[in-house]
Amino acid sequence: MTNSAVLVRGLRVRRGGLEVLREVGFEVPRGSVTGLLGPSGCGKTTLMRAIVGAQIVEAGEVTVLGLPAGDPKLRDRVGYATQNPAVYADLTVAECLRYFASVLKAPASDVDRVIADVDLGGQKNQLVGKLSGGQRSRASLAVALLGEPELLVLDEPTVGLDPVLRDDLWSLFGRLALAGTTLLVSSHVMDEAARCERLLLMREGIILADDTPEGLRVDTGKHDLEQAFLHLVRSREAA
Ligand SMILES: Nc1ncnc2c1ncn2[C@@H]1O[C@H](COP(=O)(O)OP(=O)(O)OP(=O)(O)O)[C@@H](O)[C@H]1O
Repeated sequence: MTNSAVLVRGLRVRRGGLEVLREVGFEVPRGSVTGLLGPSGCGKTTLMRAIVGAQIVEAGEVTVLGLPAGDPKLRDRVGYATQNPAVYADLTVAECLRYFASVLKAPASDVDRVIADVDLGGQKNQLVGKLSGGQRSRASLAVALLGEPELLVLDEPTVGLDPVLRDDLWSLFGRLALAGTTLLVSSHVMDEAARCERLLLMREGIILADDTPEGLRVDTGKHDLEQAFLHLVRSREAA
């Protein structure tokens, strides 16, 4: 049995006639925070969709917690927060979370826990439709945390948040990983890379690097992770 929460081999995906993922392969170790970083349009969302079983794939293998991606047994073991918050505008934050907790058969006590986790206590009784963009995406993140899933797949959860909230969320991700949860978190902001235990650097449908931040610094001779990423891109272009 593998110790990986996610195992991807030879994954190829086409969207709109374009090859969006090209022979992608990597593993995500259990109980870690792995960052999926790369520029807009490089294929991060497509890869996450393949992991949660929401993407038609052309070829390859995606195994999640020992089962094929999308297996019904994974439904309450994997939490997914998309970039477009999937929450109901005409419910309050608490009503919305109570609704999803009942659908997911998560304990009712989870509602207050996840509201505190994403720091929305002050907006608990506010209509979702009246939240700011950043608050709405945190409400969506709270839904993904219900039921304490073993794997969390979070698509750009910190977009639009101020530095303090971003820092709080990264601390939360670290605490969840320490407690045994596996997190795959996408971002196109390279300064978030240093908060991850492992990094998958992606560009144009290819994984350019699969390493720890330290390993990447040593390999490229660049301390700054953005510079390390640029170094990898240029070395590949020159090859
Ligand atoms: N519904 C779609 N139909 C056709 N092509 C699509 C569709 N969605 C995305 N694509 C294409 O797939 C490629 C990868 O998109 P994807 O959303 O996976 O990138 P991303 O790295 O998540 O970008 P971003 O950081 O901007 O969210 C892009 O070239 C995009 O144009």
